[in-house]
Amino acid sequence: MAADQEQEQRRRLLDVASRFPLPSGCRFSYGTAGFRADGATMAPAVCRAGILAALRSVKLAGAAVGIVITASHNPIGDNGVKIADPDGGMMDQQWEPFADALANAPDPDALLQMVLQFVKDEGIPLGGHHTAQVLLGRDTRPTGEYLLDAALQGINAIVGAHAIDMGILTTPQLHWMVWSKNKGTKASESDYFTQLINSFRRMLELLPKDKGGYELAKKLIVDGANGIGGVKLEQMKAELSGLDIIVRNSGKEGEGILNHLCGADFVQKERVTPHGFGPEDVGVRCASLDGDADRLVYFQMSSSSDNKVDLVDGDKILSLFALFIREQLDVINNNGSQVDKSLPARLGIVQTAYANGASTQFLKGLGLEVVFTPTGVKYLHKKALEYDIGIYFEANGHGTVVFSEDFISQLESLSNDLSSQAANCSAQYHAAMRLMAATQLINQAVGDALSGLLLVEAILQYKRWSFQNWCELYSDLPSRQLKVKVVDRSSIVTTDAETKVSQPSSLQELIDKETANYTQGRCFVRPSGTEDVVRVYAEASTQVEADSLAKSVAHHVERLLG
Ligand SMILES: CC(=O)N[C@H]1[C@@H](OP(=O)(O)O)O[C@H](CO)[C@@H](O)[C@@H]1O
Ligand SMILES: [Mg+2]
Repeated sequence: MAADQEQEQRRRLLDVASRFPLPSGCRFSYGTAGFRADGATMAPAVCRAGILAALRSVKLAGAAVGIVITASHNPIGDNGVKIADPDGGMMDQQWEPFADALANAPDPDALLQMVLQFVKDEGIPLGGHHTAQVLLGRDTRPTGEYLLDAALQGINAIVGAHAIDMGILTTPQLHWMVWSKNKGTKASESDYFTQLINSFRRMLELLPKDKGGYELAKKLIVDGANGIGGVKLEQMKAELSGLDIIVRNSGKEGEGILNHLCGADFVQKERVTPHGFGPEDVGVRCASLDGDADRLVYFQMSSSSDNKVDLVDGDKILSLFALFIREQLDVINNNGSQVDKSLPARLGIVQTAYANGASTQFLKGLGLEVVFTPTGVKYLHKKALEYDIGIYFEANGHGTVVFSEDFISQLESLSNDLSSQAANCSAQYHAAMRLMAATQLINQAVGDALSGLLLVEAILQYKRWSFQNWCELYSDLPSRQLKVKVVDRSSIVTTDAETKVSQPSSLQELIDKETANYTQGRCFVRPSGTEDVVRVYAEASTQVEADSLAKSVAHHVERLLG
């Protein structure tokens, strides 16, 4: 870097750091999904995330990097920031220690030295020909605009960096935009809508015509968590043929508070209807998004006498996707085809320890390969990329299906071969086209409630399944999740994809001892990466037993660490 440019770079960093001093006693940690805290305290961390995102883009030869300002399903007063890598996925974990250090740099000088050292260690060509590009998106939280400004100031502190504010978006929209931009394909919000609407229409055009039987009701009520997902769905729904979508908790003025008594996290954890639903909705298929629309669950009220729901969580959405994809592959590969071509595909299912044990058993029973990672999409997505087709979901409803480039090009070539022959009305051709449409419909960058919802709807129509058919795929084992406040949650260290505690070792012995008392008992504890709590998860053959197992283990955690 030329001397005058270097001077300018130093000046800008010192300047921005002094504008956003770190309040004393504040400590940020990148966690499961970026930095999260009370929105009013987040500006220093968001500004520094801006610096980091710009550096990441320079390092990667000017490829677009993303910043999302959101705290997802957390209360409206919270906010957060996370960085998307050029492939649209979460930021490479190797940069997380630097993200932590930068966010906690105590003063401007320390921050400057830290950046200069990191730039040197990583060989980041500051001031070279690469400029940085950072796309920004935020959700509907009141602190969003203020934090956007902090992020912009951080980005602009890197010489040559260029920030593009994409506006108020769902988290997956921003990830999709980053992914598309770096692929050189159209990346605006209207391109996103067009891709979803067109691929959903294609899925419906490919429905088998002669199946008869159950016809899925068009009516679908969607709980938008009073967040951004409902707003976007309202924009898109008129163009979704074959569906009559009603959005509740839509985020409109006066309808309710973001994530308060509504949204996917609430419905999945409480198993009751969200705010705004009542006895008139009994028997209607309903879906629930979280505040930034990267989680999706389905539910239905079966009785008007209480507000309990039958829940279809991420595990069952995953199972539906797996069944559909496997079916298409089977048709393509085993169908005594007219074209002597097959489509070899390694299909992998990725879950976390929170997946209901009944779902894992169901998937394994289908002969599918099921693997586990620690909690957090950053782990699941990465693992899913190891397969030709990787399907991953967290039980809470965050997940997607990723197709390898190699698989997509083989699928394209197979479809071309089949379409140019008399085979183009064959079952094999239709299965290939359905898979092709699915690769377009389901977000390849990250879990996306809107694209996931459309794929679910298309598959239910394809299979001629009611909500009840889907729900009854298998019965969830009763489970219970508890949170325990302890002095220092980081004193718990886990292993084996978080299913075992390695420290303190006495805790694992106690968990094993308790679990042995229950039929089909399973229990694990781990420190949350987004909240200052230890989470306890327990499963057993009855709800009373699951509750009791969770409670006794929570008690041990409190006693040992409280
Ligand atoms: C049990 C649970 O639901 N944990 C959630 C939660 O992480 P924790 O590290 O458990 O706080 O938030 C993450 C980000 O949204 C999500 O990926 C994860 O699944
Ligand atoms: Mg979310």
